Formats: sequence, structure tokens, C-alpha cells
Amino acid sequence: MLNVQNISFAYDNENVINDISFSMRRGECLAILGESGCGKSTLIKTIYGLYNLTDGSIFWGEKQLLGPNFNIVPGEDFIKYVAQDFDLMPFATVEENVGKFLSNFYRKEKAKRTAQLLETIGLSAYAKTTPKYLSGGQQQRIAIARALAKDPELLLLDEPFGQIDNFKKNELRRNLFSFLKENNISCILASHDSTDALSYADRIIVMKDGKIIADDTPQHLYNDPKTLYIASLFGEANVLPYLVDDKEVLMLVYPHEINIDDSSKFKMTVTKCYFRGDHFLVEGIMNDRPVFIKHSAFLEAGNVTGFSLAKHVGEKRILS
Ligand SMILES: Nc1ncnc2c1ncn2[C@@H]1O[C@H](COP(=O)(O)OP(=O)(O)OP(=O)(O)O)[C@@H](O)[C@H]1O
Repeated sequence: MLNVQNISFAYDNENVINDISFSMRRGECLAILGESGCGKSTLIKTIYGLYNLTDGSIFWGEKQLLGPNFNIVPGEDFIKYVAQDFDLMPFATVEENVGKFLSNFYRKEKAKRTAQLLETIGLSAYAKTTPKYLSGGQQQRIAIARALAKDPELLLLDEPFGQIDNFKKNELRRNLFSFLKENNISCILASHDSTDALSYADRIIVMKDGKIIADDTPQHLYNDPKTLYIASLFGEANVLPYLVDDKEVLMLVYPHEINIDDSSKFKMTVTKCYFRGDHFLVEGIMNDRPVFIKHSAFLEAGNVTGFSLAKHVGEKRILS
């Protein structure tokens, strides 16, 4: 139903979307995963028609979806777009936004506090930038309900659950995605949260630097991630040496696929141990290489322990 054909887009000179193609069926739910700044929001906005493509074309069935050069009001009636919504002052800088509620009476304290807050959120380098040039991060439940009111054929969601607490988020996700399936509404969801993608998407597209680097079902992508970048979208992942036919190779493994095993010749020094409710995540180091292991018991930092890979980790996890 949706056909995205070799599209590219640049805000300035450099392509943020770089020759992307994919298609999706009516009623399908597609998740877009990738690190911050890889172009997820921009891709969603180009599909909605907010930008003019520098190359390529987008079709919904027979209908071509066009940018603002062709539509005075961007978007189509049958597509709804729920954007990241910040409620920031668009023409003030990031630091002015952050400092808005701090008193001007204590200027030094205000500057120090603002700098500290920017540091905490990792935006010190953007202190003098205005928010309209930064990527987004907030969604509202009301906006989702409003978008669904007129039964769209395609729903575009950009980080829809970012601001919603866990209890509400789980319930909202279950309700929303069953509503979409029941009503045969196609959905493209840009998300940082791999739970959204693994649990609710029919397919996952992985983006990096404006390109699609993987397009597969959640199960395939999780079980056969190909690169550390892809595996890391699902949590901590390890690249570890392993012996295959007496030859040392590098394997890509998840923390639950490694066992503490003192008889193993592979040893690591424990550096930290995090309580994760039903397990501990043990962090260690082996020849400057970080190792993460899911384990049932707490291990003291400084301990040297052996580990081995679970038997089911197959050769397809060997990195070339
Ligand atoms: N309006 C804009 N003008 C100029 N550059 C922009 C604009 N919006 C985004 N960018 C840049 O384009 C790139 C892709 O941004 P985009 O928001 O699409 O990423 P994202 O993957 O959705 O990020 P996040 O996950 O943090 O929301 C980033 O380098 C960003 O700084």
C-alpha cells in the first residue's frame, strides 16, 4: 500500500535521508529503530508531506504523496501524524528555554544552574541553538486520540510514549496497537524503545546515518542481528572472542547467552553488578573489552570469573 521509492532529503546540503526504499501493506505496523539523529523523525515527516524530497517518490496505493511545493496544507486526510511535541519557546535558545523559570535576580546562579542542567541532558553544545533545529522527544496521549478520531488509513507516530509513565504506557500500548489492528490502520512508529518494536511491530526497519541497514521481522532481527549496532538497539550486547575449530573468532552475543563458568579459559574481572529485579547484570572487563552477563546472583567487583557462551549461540553470530 505504501511505496517509498529511493527517497532522499537534506535540510541543508547533507542528506539526512539517503536513498531509502521500502513498502508496507495495509494494516501493517512498521517500527523504525535507530540511534538519536539517524533520521527517523525526518523520514516520518517526509512521508507525511512536510518536506519536499530532493529525490525519489512516495505512493499510497495509486496516489502520490507530495510535499509543500504541491500541497498548500501539508498532509492528506487519510494520514495522521502525531509529532513530538515540546511546548518550548521556538525562538529562544536552548539555554533560555532551560533557564526560563529560574530567577534573573541571581544571574550567576542561574547561568551555573542552566549549564548544569544542559550538561545533565547532554545539550551543552547546543546552548545557543534554537529548539526548532533540534530533534524532538515528546508525545501526548491526547494527540494520539485526536489522530485516531477520524479513522486514518495510515498513522505516523514519532516517539509516542516518551513522556508517559510505565504503568500507563503499557496499557496505552496494548490498547492502541489492538485498536490499530482491529481497524486495519497501518502504522509507522519511530521509537527509541525496542519493546515497542519487538512486541507490537510486524516489521522493523533499522536506520543509521539516514540509510536503512536492516528490514526484517522482530524475531529475525533480534535472533540474527548481524551487527553490534543492531543488537545494541535491544539492550546491552557483547562482541566476544570464541573458539570455532581452534580458530579464534568474534561473536555477537546478548547477556542472557553467556554463562558464568569457572572452568572456562575465558576470564573477566567483574567491574560492576546491577540489580535488575529478576536477575543481575554483571559488567566485567576482559583484555579491555567490556562484557555484560545476565546472572542469577550478585558478584563482587574485583572478582575474576570464567564465562562461556550458551550452546544455542550459533555460527551465524560470528562477526566478519
Ligand atoms: N529542522 C531541522 N533543521 C536542520 N537540521 C535538522 C532539523 N531537524 C533535524 N535535523 C537534523 O537532522 C538529523 C536527523 O534528525 P531526526 O530528528 O530525523 O533524527 P531522529 O533519528 O528522529 O532523532 P531522535 O531519535 O533524537 O528524535 C539530525 O542530525 C538533526 O540534527
